[in-house]
Amino acid sequence: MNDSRQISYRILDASANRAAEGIRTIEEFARFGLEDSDSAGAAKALRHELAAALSQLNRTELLTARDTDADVGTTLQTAAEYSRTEIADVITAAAERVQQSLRVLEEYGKTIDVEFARRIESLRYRAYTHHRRIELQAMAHRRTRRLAEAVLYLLIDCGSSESMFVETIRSLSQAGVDVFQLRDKQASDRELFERAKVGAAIAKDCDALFIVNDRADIALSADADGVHVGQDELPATMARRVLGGGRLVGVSTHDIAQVHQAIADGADYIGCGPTFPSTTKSFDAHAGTAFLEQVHAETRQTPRPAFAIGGINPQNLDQVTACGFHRIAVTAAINDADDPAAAARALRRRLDASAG
Ligand SMILES: Cc1ncc(COP(=O)(O)OP(=O)(O)O)c(N)n1
Ligand SMILES: Cc1ncsc1CCOP(=O)(O)O
Ligand SMILES: [Mg+2]
Repeated sequence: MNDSRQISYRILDASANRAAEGIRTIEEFARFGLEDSDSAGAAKALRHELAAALSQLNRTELLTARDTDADVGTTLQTAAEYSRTEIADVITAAAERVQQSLRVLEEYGKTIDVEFARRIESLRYRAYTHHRRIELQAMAHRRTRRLAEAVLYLLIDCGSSESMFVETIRSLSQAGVDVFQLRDKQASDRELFERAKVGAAIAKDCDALFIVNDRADIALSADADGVHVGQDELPATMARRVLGGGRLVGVSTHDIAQVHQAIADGADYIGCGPTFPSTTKSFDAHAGTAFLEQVHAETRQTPRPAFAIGGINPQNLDQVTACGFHRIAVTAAINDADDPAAAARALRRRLDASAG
């Protein structure tokens, strides 16, 4: 049986390694993923200060206490450890690991050297602040990356039940839908909120984006990826203020002045239309394909993902792609199809081919 000092040293050695590895994991993302020198510098400073604090401990005792072969914990793994497919999840797991390890260093450090424990405590508080920032950056990074590659955007309502709603998102994301927008003008706030909460979680799980139509408050409270606002709703700048940084704001545009304004207001993407008459929403006038051509020509200096919307279907899709638009937002073309998944797959295949 090990004596208690040796047990403390063994725990301190394992926790020090775990904390340093976690900090390094975060540092590499800040450096190579975000290319954010402030965040990378903060991680590096944490790592160096951890090393400085550890130098207060007796290194020989630390190494002597180490017995990795006999560590029963090395064979214990959770399913979650191998199911992380998203960088944001890697960062969250690393941040949790660092914080826990620092807490362990602090607690067992008290049995060896109180001054060491105090240094670790202050490091732990700094880590909380740094990790908050980097986790938010990692979430924002996922959203912008996913938006940049998105070509097929689908507007959905609340559906007849939560399980149908979930199944719709799962099957259609597999069929190639990149972005889901919850647009249901009949639903109560409570129903919108409940669906948005579930939809945002499922979409994240499926590596899709989930946007709420019109309502920045519901998007934020449901942890959705963003909000889509029209010309009659909150201005994009105010929607951004409600949502805070890191979430997406999309803006509907019907003429080129609105496009320039949306970009100036910091919209992450724009919807352009209505392109054709729609069975989902009726309009007195249509911006048509001439508008799409104009947007394509006039936003080359300030590119933003731009989704053509309004009455787009397999019969008129070529007219849209001929304008240089390879991203579309639809409702009826998928939701009203006999086989929505097949319809989504077919649209997706053609969009990918046209973006070539
Ligand atoms: C992607 C996308 N583009 C445009 C719209 C239309 O928004 P809006 O003009 O606010 O009309 P409603 O959807 O609120 O009726 C959209 N929803 N999505
Ligand atoms: C909400 C909205 N805004 C402009 S067109 C439109 C409806 C899009 O649906 P559909 O693809 O069925 O025309
Ligand atoms: Mg609207």
